[in-house]
Amino acid sequence: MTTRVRPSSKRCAVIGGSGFLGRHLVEKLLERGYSVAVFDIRQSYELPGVTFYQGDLCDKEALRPALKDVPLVFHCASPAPASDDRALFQRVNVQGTRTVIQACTELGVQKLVLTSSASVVYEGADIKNGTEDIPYAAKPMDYYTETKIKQEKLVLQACDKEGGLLTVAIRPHGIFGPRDPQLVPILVDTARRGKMKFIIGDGTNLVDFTFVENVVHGHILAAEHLRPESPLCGKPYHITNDEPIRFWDFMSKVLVGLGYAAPRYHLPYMLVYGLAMLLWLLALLLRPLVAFKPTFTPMRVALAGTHHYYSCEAAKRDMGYKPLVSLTEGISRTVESYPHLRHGAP
Ligand SMILES: NC(=O)C1=CN([C@@H]2O[C@H](COP(=O)(O)OP(=O)(O)OC[C@H]3O[C@@H](n4cnc5c(N)ncnc54)[C@H](O)[C@@H]3O)[C@@H](O)[C@H]2O)C=CC1
Ligand SMILES: CC(C)CCC[C@@H](C)[C@H]1CC[C@H]2C3=C(CC[C@]12C)[C@@]1(C)CCC(=O)C[C@@H]1CC3
Repeated sequence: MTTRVRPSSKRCAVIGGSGFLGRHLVEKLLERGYSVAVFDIRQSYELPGVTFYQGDLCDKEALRPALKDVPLVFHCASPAPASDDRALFQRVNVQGTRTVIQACTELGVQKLVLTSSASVVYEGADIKNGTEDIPYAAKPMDYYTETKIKQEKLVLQACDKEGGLLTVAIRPHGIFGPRDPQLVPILVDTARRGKMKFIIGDGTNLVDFTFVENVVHGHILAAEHLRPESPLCGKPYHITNDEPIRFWDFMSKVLVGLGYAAPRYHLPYMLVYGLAMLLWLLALLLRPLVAFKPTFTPMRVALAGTHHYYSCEAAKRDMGYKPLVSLTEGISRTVESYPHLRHGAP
């Protein structure tokens, strides 16, 4: 006779735990007394209390040992948006997420918390204080977003309140903080190449940037409030800093904090967007011959020139969420954490 070990409620697994958000989540879970299994395609650090399982989440057999006897799973793995690789996004975010759900169900995992993205409803038009009932983007702006939509639907539809797997999706927006591999590094690289002199549009568009520790806080609250009778089951929740800021003020604060000049000259939004579309098409056509990745993609230009900020009232109401770190504090901690990206650093 086989007896199933009752998983300890302070055990959990983080798929994608070697990444930027994943590692911050792991560190906070350890602080809160959890023991953590990390499953990732790469191992980027070692920590007491963490067991690493290296593998591809599309491989169920590789996933099984990491999810065995674990009641709670966080899934925050994804290929980087900048890869713009449609086949990879489809394989990892869609097929891989199906595999994660199957593995969770087969192994008797009780809760699955997905890191989705607020961009699942964004298609280039202004979003002001958007709530979770905005429909998914009918025309997602890139392959990353297209597959994040499919991924979120899969996870939310898998929610089974009748004794099965419970699921919830967290939709963060513009995550920043120490060790972020994309926002600050791309910004600094663009500034070092002399391309951060211009403000796209009139510069008044408000957006959400969310400090990573607030995103982590939202994930842990969601996990702890997810119960069969709670409103969280099968629902998405925005997690933001609740302090929309002008896109170009945020960029300027980070740039100036690191010793670079703030952008000053304005360019018409539609002109830059049109150029970005042309460049994107050119890159697509030339892909078999030369691989070049434009910095100003249509998605980035749209994000830089439109309003996109979201309400986190639902998370406040249903899980008692409130940002722990203000935008000012978050920016200063982020800037201090990048001495090697400062202007003039070797
Ligand atoms: N960074 C941001 O501004 C936002 C991120 N998100 C979501 O947050 C999550 C975490 O993003 P970040 O930490 O920024 O990215 P990241 O690139 O730092 O971390 C992703 C992790 O997933 C792992 N991974 C990728 N493919 C895998 C595979 N096939 N099998 C196993 N592991 C794999 C990577 O090795 C990496 O460690 C992602 O789901 C992303 O879509 C959502 C909104 C905004
Ligand atoms: C070149 C400049 C116009 C912009 C430089 C900064 C950008 C790299 C970032 C500004 C907003 C960021 C953002 C994301 C990635 C990095 C930025 C484009 C996401 C697309 C990451 C994944 C998501 O789920 C949504 C994010 C929205 C904001």
